[in-house]
Amino acid sequence: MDKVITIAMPKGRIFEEAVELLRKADYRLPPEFDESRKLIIDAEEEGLRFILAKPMDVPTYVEHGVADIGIAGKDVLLEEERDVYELLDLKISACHLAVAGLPDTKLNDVAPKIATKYPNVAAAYFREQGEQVEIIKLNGSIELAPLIGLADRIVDIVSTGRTLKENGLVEYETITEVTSRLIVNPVSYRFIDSRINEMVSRLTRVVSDVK
Ligand SMILES: Nc1ncnc2c1ncn2[C@@H]1O[C@H](COP(=O)(O)OP(=O)(O)OP(=O)(O)O)[C@@H](O)[C@H]1O
Ligand SMILES: O=P(O)(O)OC[C@H]1O[C@H](OP(=O)(O)OP(=O)(O)O)[C@H](O)[C@@H]1O
Repeated sequence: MDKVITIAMPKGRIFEEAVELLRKADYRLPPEFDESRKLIIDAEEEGLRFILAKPMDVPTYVEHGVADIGIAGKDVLLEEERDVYELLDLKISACHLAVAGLPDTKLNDVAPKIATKYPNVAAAYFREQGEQVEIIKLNGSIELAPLIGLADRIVDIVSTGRTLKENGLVEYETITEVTSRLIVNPVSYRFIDSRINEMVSRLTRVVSDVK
């Protein structure tokens, strides 16, 4: 019997699209995927074990080797900079990372404040722009920050643009496009490369069909 491959799956937004993609690639996933609060789900006939993690934590599980494979947004990979290989763009959960703020406002000359869930991405971006900023880490409802005077700009995910619009904010710059990626632990890749490569090729075949 082959070793069971462990896959870290993000809960939340990405989950449903990732499950759909795996099923399209003919992986038979048990009914627990559709209605369950279990955090570990075995797909025994496939020799796969899924662990359901917070999206931001997926690269951590993969780097530490407790998951061989993971599915993570490019935003998370850029923020976390974990030691993992990125094997495939799954082209799901598309959105982008952007700088936004109140309309018609200029950045202060002296250390403008940037609120974000992505402190490393934001710091790197403003460093590249040659701007000295103060980063304020928040964990959600980032759009609040400029509205209540906590920050001059935010760095956050934009998908439909509805949250910005309904809160009277505008996008100033796009930092990068974001989709979900298949990532792998480097040691796992060395030892079980054929099964991982088979998964990559099965997923590659269905990626372009899925919107
Ligand atoms: N509109 C969106 N808002 C946030 N993330 C999105 C959006 N569209 C796609 N994504 C992708 O989904 C991932 C986040 O999923 P989700 O919102 O479920 O997690 P989270 O915000 O980190 O979790 P939580 O809100 O529980 O802390 C992001 O890392 C990104 O790659
Ligand atoms: O462009 P839109 O389609 O409106 O999507 C973008 C919004 O969705 C995400 O928030 P989320 O719902 O995850 O809430 P939180 O991060 O504030 O917890 C993101 O942080 C934006 O606020």
